[in-house]
Amino acid sequence: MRSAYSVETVRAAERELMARLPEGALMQRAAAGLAAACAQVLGRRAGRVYGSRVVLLVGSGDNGGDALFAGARLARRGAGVTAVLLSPDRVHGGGLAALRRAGGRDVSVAAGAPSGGAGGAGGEAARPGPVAGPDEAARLVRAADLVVDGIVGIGGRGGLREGAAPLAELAAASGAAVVAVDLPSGVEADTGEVRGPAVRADLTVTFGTHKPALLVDPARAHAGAVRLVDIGLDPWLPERPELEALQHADVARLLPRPGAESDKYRRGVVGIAAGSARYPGAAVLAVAGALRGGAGAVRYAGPAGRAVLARYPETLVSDGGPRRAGRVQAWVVGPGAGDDAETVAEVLAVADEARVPVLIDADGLRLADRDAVRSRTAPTLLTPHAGEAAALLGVDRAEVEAARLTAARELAERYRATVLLKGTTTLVASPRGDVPVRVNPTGTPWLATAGSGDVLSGLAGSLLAAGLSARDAASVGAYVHGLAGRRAAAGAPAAAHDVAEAVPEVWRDVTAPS
Ligand SMILES: NC(=O)C1=CN([C@@H]2O[C@H](COP(=O)(O)OP(=O)(O)OC[C@H]3O[C@@H](n4cnc5c(N)ncnc54)[C@H](OP(=O)(O)O)[C@@H]3O)[C@@H](O)[C@H]2O)[C@@H](O)CC1
Ligand SMILES: Nc1ncnc2c1ncn2[C@@H]1O[C@H](COP(=O)(O)OP(=O)(O)O)[C@@H](O)[C@H]1O
Ligand SMILES: [K+]
Repeated sequence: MRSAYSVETVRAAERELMARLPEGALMQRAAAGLAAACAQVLGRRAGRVYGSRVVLLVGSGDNGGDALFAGARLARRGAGVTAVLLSPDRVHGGGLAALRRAGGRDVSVAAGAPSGGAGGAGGEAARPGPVAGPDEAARLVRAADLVVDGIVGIGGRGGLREGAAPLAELAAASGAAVVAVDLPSGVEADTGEVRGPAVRADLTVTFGTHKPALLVDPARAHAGAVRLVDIGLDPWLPERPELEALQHADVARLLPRPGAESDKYRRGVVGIAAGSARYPGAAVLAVAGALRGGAGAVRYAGPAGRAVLARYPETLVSDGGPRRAGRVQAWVVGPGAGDDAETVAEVLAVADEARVPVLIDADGLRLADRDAVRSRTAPTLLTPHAGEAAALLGVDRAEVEAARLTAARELAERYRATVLLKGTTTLVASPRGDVPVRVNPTGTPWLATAGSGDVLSGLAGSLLAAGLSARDAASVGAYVHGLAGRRAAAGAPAAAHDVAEAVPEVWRDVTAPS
């Protein structure tokens, strides 16, 4: 399991750890890891560290201190290191002194000359270096092999400020590699929101633990690859993180496996109420997902029975609607439902009577009565994409995409349901506020193809029927679906039915002993 902790939790853990270490030791651990990562990047880009050109963008806090100490290490290995001080009067004094001792230089980009000695944090005071105008700073960035973003880390609030934003843009546009220290500056660490200009990094070197912004878009897209440097924080972090991402081993443990005693009913039966005369394909695709999700049988109740049977003769098709479909352990309703509110209401009623979980997707999200959903006693799983989530919340789609974590949590609370919010970062929020939100690490934009969501609802519904909790069914379903999307596409467009067909191979991979 990969975890991400909020800034408040990270700070509390750091306080505990720092109290047990000599002053500055933690920053040295961070800087050592950062310098090693930068040296690797330089090795790949410039062929070597010696003689390469490194520019440090240095803000007023400890994030800038990390960059300066790492810069000092690179300078000792022969790199030409220049620190561009964005707040020269509050720069980390110890870090600046270390850089200078190692032969690095520094320039200050203040509108006016710096006032007094540079000696913000870090004890040692140092006289400020020469002042560089914006043009000189831009020239340095353009000529760099590597730009290190030490503008701001977990202490950041809001987007980049004046002065830093143009340099970050130049860095992104230049041929230089950009390495962000702890977080790409300008993103909101706890939410993954990006409300103003922010650094775009090729690599983010983060310390102690992941922060939510490194796992959730749009911030995640600014981070590039992420490397975690161990600074000894783990013993001081609480058991419950803010976010967690399942890994292969977690999914392997959760995937259902038939035992010697199993029969098709004991493995769980999933009911699919999907499709309409206009959208029969949604029914076929949801069934395609369901057949590969571990349930022992798939019942289909709806108007697309003929199309379903033509493709999947193993489906138990009923013409009499959900009430007459026979017993199931979970229902999926909504894909391709059009305006059939009656079927959605019937599934909710039948599932309430039988006390079985319901997954509501697509049109079903619009058609389901909110109070009927809120008052359910068995689990409910809602699987909206950003547009559907926006409609349920009464906000613009762009707002959901900008604040995915907030939207998923809010929906889970309003509907008292588990919510799987699909898209660039798929999130699973639980109606219980006391468990971490799950984030799916396997997604791929190749999945953005018509009908792939229908496959996911069938797959996750099948996992529900096989006995997984709504939270596990959603996160395991998204994980397997993401990998199936990757496998089906393998660099070329794939259709939704290809994604369903790739599920068994992915399942075998995930459960194969390593
Ligand atoms: N603690 C530890 O044990 C360890 C911490 N470590 C490192 O320390 C980092 C945290 O350091 P930190 O607390 O000094 O905060 P930091 O992120 O440098 O920013 C605060 C400064 O930025 C400013 N500022 C705010 N917003 C801004 C913006 N949008 N644009 C520009 N400036 C902005 C703000 O100024 P103000 O708002 O007061 O004007 C304030 O002066 C952490 O991410 C990690 O890298 C590692 O060494 C490992 C050990
Ligand atoms: N940019 C993206 N990156 C990763 N996954 C994506 C992206 N866009 C869409 N997806 C995934 O593709 C699937 C599309 O589902 P959905 O929007 O419901 O499509 P449909 O209704 O056509 O079936 C979801 O699993 C979603 O998470
Ligand atoms: K940073």
